[in-house]
Amino acid sequence: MTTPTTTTTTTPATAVSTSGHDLPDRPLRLGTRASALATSQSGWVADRLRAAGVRVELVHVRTEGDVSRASLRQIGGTGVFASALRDALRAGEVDLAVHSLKDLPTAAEPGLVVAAVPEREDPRDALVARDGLTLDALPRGASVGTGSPRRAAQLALARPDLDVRDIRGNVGTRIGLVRDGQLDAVVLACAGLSRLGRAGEATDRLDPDVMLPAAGQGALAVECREDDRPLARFLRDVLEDAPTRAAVTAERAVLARLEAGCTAPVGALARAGADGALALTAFVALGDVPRRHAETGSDPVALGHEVAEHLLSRPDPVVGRSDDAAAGGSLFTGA
Ligand SMILES: NCc1[nH]cc(CCC(=O)O)c1CC(=O)O
Repeated sequence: MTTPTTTTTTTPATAVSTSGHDLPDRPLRLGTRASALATSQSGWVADRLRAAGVRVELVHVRTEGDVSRASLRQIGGTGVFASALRDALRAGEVDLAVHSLKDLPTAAEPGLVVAAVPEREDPRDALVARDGLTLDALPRGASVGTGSPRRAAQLALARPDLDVRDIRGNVGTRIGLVRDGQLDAVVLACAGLSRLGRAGEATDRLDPDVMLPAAGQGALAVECREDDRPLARFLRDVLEDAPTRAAVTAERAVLARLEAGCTAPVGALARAGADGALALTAFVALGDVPRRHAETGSDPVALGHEVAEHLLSRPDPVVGRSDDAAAGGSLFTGA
């Protein structure tokens, strides 16, 4: 007769109690894409969780967005980055996943919950240009790379003279196009640059009056299974930042409402105002007509829907930079 050897491990019978959270006594498995950006933000979350007293191991998950060179639209939009991670979560292969919030579809994912939205990085877009140039200082006709219709539409308004080129690739690849002289500049998220330790390469940080970021840009979403209540509570208690959650909820509500009817480029940015109210500004280019609208409110979802409805029904047209506007007027009638 043999005694099962598996019972001889010294695992304590009780679960780890980390400041009152009953988590299983094994490392948390954090699913991440293998890209430099994904591992950087997953590593940041893992470090925060470790500082709170738990063990965490990173599990690399390959997504179609990493493998395919086809355009994002061809392979199913931004959700391609999230779907493989979500499959791994649902299958129980990992316990939590970290996403760039702006890459998450707005639809709720059955069985999963965004347990925490940590404090946001700089939400703005950045220009990485040759010779330290800012957007205003780029010479007439300069070539600027972006694969984002949102960035392209707003660049065309701010600087109609620019030659906007459609580009693909990760942050390093895109900056490389400037370094090797193929482009004068590229537009990238400030947050991505700083997560890669490359914030110093930004030559301009674009004012949201000129370039509204994508909904959720600069923020992370930490997701787990909805029925994993102790973990969801732990993630919220350790990582959640309420002001960021409110802001990105409002921004994503705009996106959700506008997406219902179109695939137009959308920008949205909410910030806490003086009295705790949210100030939300959104941009959409419907057909060839760019529109922008700002409102304040206290309920993030209601505010987002209100701004979206306004854009759809009573748009404030955006005035592009004509020669008069360039002489000092606001770029936008509504802002
Ligand atoms: N589209 C890819 C992507 N997803 C998240 C970021 C940057 C980090 C963030 O916005 O949170 C980037 C790169 C970029 O847009 O420059």
